[in-house]
Amino acid sequence: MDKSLKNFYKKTRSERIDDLKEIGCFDDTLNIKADDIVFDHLIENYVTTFEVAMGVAPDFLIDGQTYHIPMATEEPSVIAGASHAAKIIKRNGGFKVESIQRRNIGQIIFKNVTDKASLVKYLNDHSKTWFDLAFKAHPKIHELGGGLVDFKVEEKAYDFVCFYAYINTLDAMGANTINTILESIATYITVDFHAEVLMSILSNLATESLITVSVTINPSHLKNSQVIAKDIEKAYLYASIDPYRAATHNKGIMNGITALMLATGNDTRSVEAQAHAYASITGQYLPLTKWVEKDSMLRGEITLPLAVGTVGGSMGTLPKVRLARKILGVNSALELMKVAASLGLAQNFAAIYALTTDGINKGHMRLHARNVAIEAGALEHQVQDVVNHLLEVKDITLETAKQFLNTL
Ligand SMILES: CC(C)(COP(=O)([O-])OP(=O)([O-])OC[C@H]1O[C@@H](n2cnc3c(N)ncnc32)[C@H](O)[C@@H]1OP(=O)([O-])[O-])[C@@H](O)C(=O)NCCC(=O)NCCSC(=O)C[C@@](C)(O)CC(=O)[O-]
Ligand SMILES: NC(=O)C1=CN([C@@H]2O[C@H](COP(=O)(O)OP(=O)(O)OC[C@H]3O[C@@H](n4cnc5c(N)ncnc54)[C@H](OP(=O)(O)O)[C@@H]3O)[C@@H](O)[C@H]2O)C=CC1
Repeated sequence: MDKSLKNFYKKTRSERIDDLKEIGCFDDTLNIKADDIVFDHLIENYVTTFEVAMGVAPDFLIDGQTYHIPMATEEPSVIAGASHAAKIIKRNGGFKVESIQRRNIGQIIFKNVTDKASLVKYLNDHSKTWFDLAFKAHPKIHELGGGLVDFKVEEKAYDFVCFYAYINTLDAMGANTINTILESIATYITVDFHAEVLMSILSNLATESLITVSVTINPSHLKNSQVIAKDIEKAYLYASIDPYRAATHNKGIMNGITALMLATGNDTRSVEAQAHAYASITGQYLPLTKWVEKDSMLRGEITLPLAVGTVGGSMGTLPKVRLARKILGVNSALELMKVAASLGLAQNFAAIYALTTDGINKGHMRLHARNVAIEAGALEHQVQDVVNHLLEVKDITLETAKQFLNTL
């Protein structure tokens, strides 16, 4: 079956849902709000829910497979931008996963170490004990094929020593799994070696869960086709020399990734921390994507850590998260990494393509104008008239929207 969603954004909401149902990507039983009882047990001091909108960016062709990406966001034009880029990239052969690796890192940090060398030796000499303890602490993850796979010990500045544990958490983001294993090992060491543990916790600098995705685009069908590839390359180049620009460049990437993470019930703070920490790993804050013009083609690439999950946390309890998974149709954390990285690259392409051609306001403010119309009090049948007026007078402000509404 052709699973592409044609003219998706030109349809009404109910037509979009029908389209998703037709290709088996929608389930009415999941399109409900969770009960208060779920929320009351999800967080502390629960009083109410807080909604954002979830949309779908259709037709991402990734390694020959089509994905429709659910995105939960409050920002207009993000989903339009992703859709725009996905369409262009599909025409150019789609996204290609260049490399992918996945295991997580945990840290046991020792304090007040007076003899660093002997603690390091003790930790290195008892490797079997750490693997046995890890198994006992979390048999399930080891039975599933994951668990502790390696470790490394480092003397640190001051009187610190760090035990780095490399743990395969399979399809889970893994924080709870890692912390359980770390705390068990740390408790044993405290008793057996009388070492003082400062803390045991996973690291969000997930350098062992890196993914690289690339695209190659023929610029001949893009706006400003003579210079666009060079300009997009320059946009990357400038971001690589100026952290003030790189921060915005990367924010544009995370517009997409964070929206997907929120929709799929992943920990958005962890994924943001991973991305920005990795962007500064060389000591200079750098862009997470790279664009180069070569042989009259534009080649884009993104590399970033994505320690994400498809099980665990609140994923099993929230119906809208399960709906997002139904729409997306990924079966493993590795597959989610591929989609998220592709979305980040697409979002970056959309933003710098707009920035180096029409400017950001044309597309963004056109879509933001609908928001302004609603805020001004427009009824559904008035929204388009108010938007048209705001665009015509080139003044997308609440005041102008209110004044126009008074004349209707
Ligand atoms: C907004 C567009 C796509 C317009 O782009 P355009 O070329 O003016 O629009 P178009 O009407 O010709 O439509 C082109 C395609 O966009 C999609 N599209 C068009 N409209 C919609 C819509 N309503 N809903 C869903 N999809 C839409 C759709 O795929 C459409 O193809 P078609 O099907 O018509 O052949 C473009 O200007 C764009 O991508 N802008 C960038 C959007 C963006 O990045 N927004 C984030 C907010 S700004 C920010 O936070 C990040 C930033 C920018 O600071 C990052 C950075 O600096 O690097
Ligand atoms: N710094 C950070 O980022 C921190 C984040 N957190 C939070 O931790 C939560 C995520 O923890 P996480 O460990 O991922 O989640 P969970 O502990 O909720 O879920 C993982 C568990 O799911 C079970 N499981 C079943 N099938 C699989 C499979 N295929 N792959 C992996 N596990 C499987 C495993 O055992 P079993 O069935 O026995 O449970 C596993 O332990 C998030 O809510 C995050 O916000 C917490 C602390 C710090």
